[in-house]
Amino acid sequence: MWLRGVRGSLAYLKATGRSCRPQWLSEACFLSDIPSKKPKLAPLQERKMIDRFKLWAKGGDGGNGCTSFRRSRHDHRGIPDGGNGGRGGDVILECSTSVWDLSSLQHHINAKGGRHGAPKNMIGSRGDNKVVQVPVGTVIHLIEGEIPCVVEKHSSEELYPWDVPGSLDNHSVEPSSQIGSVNANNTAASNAGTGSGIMAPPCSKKSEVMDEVSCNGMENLVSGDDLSEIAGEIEAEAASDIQYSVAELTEPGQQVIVARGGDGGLGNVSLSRVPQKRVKNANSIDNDERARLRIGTPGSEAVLLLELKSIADVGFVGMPNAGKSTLLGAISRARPAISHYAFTTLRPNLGKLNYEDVSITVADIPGLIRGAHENRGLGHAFLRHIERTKVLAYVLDLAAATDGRKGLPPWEQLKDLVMELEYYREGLSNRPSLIVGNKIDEEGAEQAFKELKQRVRGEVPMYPVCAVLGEGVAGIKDGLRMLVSGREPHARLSLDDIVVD
Ligand SMILES: Nc1nc2c(ncn2[C@@H]2O[C@H](COP(=O)(O)OP(=O)(O)OP(=O)(O)O)[C@@H](O)[C@H]2O)c(=O)[nH]1
Repeated sequence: MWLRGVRGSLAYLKATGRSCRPQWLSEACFLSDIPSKKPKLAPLQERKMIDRFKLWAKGGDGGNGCTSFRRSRHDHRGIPDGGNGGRGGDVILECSTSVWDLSSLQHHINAKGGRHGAPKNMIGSRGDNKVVQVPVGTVIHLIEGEIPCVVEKHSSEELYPWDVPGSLDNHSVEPSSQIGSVNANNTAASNAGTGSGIMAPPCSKKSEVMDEVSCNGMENLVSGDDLSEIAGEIEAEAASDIQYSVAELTEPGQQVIVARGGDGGLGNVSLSRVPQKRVKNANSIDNDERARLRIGTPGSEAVLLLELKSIADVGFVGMPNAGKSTLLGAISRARPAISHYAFTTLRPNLGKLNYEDVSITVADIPGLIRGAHENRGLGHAFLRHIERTKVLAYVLDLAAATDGRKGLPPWEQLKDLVMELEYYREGLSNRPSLIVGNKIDEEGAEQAFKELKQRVRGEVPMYPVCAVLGEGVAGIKDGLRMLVSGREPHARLSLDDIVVD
């Protein structure tokens, strides 16, 4: 009744356009110096991309089984009717296009525990899974804990609807027949021994891990040979902690369980039905054993390092101060930090180019210098972001060596950039490319651009631009679109095409 009254008043206020805020409160807010509440997150363009993240995940604990007896006037001893505890929820990482970096994650993620069993053979409900969305291109490295496994969307097994979670029979006969569509190969081994979900010691060899995960249907696995390579990409201190590189999420919707929920404990109904093959004589289970089986097992824990290899359509590659961020701002609505000193960009910035029918993502990769592949400058941490780009745009500073400046002429910048990419990974520069000659407004830049055209052979398109004033950027937008669409054959840049003194 009261609620109906409040609802009615709110509807009236809404209809008449009046505010339900008291007058004094509105005035106080108006007069106050305190700024009105800001949105929690800054707009996308103002945020720095978080591309590496340490995560502690814990599955929910299993609920305890219940000990209860249904007694009647004629049966004083009673019949056991205590239900099993529910399974704890899993922590699941889901690949999604709705997040673009790892900044929205929390370091500690816990799934819900299962509910305890209850009398009248009532099974405790399963703890809720915690599903965390990660961007496309996330690589999962295991630092500590159990090996993650993939979630299969379609179970190959016919599930028997009356299978009781946590009962000994289920585990001993068919571990994957637990309620839910999660393939439980990882826990199969662990459950088989005790039937109560006590985890087996984790595998100790890389190959063992990869085999086990591939059994689970993971398609985009990082192959054993790649492991050391990938570990080498990660900064030294983090790499030393990494046990395994487990998986790479590249398809939206892919899910990986990183921490499993514990199994529910057994109620006394299930305990009274312990099969003979497990325990020679059911009556021989002593009280300690009973108590142990009754208690739900704790959820597994894992410490992971998530690493993002961004998937952008276009990567801007250039020396520090070449004007990459300025150009990104000129062609898209991104507003990256711009300054006249080198290494203003410390993490890749992403921008979106919107066309009538499509949109293209552009990543501004922090400045590369000679020796970047050996970790000079900002190091090779950002070179991995280039791996997934379809198209490369080399941004060159046409004025770096003009007017007495001590920088490298544009053709040398270009050669260095291509060489750094190739040193990092052979073939990395072998993709459709274009060249942007920036700062054409500067003294001597036009002459430098003419010479650049003579020194770079082949068909790679070149655009002279002034990114600060936005001159010539329309041509780049068209050029990028053509290259990304891949409709026409595109020239690629090779080291032999660049002539330097
Ligand atoms: N004259 C002139 N200056 C430019 C132009 N584009 C960029 N600049 C200047 O060049 C400097 C560097 O620009 P940024 O966009 O920060 O360069 P960056 O390549 O992103 O640099 P890092 O962050 O070090 O990688 C800034 O002072 C810009 O104002 C241009 O077309 N003409």
